[in-house]
Amino acid sequence: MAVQKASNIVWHEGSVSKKDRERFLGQKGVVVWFTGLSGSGKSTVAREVEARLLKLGCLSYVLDGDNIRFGLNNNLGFSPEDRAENIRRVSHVARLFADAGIITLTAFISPYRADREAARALLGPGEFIEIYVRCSLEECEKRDAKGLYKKARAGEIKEFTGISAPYEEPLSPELVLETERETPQESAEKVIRFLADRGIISKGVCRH
Ligand SMILES: Nc1ncnc2c1ncn2[C@@H]1O[C@H](COP(=O)(O)OS(=O)(=O)O)[C@@H](OP(=O)(O)O)[C@H]1O
Ligand SMILES: Nc1ncnc2c1ncn2[C@@H]1O[C@H](COP(=O)(O)OP(=O)(O)O)[C@@H](O)[C@H]1O
Repeated sequence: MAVQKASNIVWHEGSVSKKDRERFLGQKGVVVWFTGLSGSGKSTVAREVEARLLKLGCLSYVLDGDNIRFGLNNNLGFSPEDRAENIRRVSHVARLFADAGIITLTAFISPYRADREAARALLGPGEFIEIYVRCSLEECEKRDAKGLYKKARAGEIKEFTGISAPYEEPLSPELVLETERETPQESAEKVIRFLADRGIISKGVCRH
């Protein structure tokens, strides 16, 4: 866990608040945190939700594991410590996006409960929505879109989630998607309905 290294730093508040930005956009700034095994469908569903939100006039943005690891987190691997740091950085980025009023969709395996709970603790009540993208290891392995499970079984990838590294299931997620039984469209619809029911998108339609 990174500690505060800099001293003599002062937090500044602007005159425009998160509430002002939310009013401007006609939506709430939240973090929608998708978690699940590799290949469970996190990215697919997050992208589908993003596209649907755009059609409804809502601003959202997807932070995706693979993509973030090319840039901001390109110095991190897959040890428990590196995954914790990956999730710590991403959760702070997600909080900034949510503070900007954006519906922030994150798609990271985030296999450790403690890391996800630390991410939740950064947000206010109702602002962190944990979505368990549930899919059995067998099915993920069958999909193996990137061929990673095959490599992990062959011992070519160490510390692979579900094979040689743990995945701790969420204990009380806000929503569970069953991607073995649902289509990506059905899963995305469940997420949109949840956001509408919670008033995050007002009556399903945003300002723009
Ligand atoms: N060892 C190991 N374990 C798990 N996943 C691996 C590994 N090595 C590479 N990959 C690829 O990296 C993607 C997961 O990155 P994340 O940042 O989401 O992982 S984590 O949250 O820090 O655990 C994951 O992407 P998704 O399939 O989209 O989940 C894989 O493509
Ligand atoms: N209901 C579903 N939801 C999401 N993905 C699904 C579903 N059914 C099948 N798939 C397929 O499973 C794969 C999931 O890959 P991806 O979204 O990259 O997963 P992850 O981001 O969790 O690694 C895709 O090839 C997708 O087409």
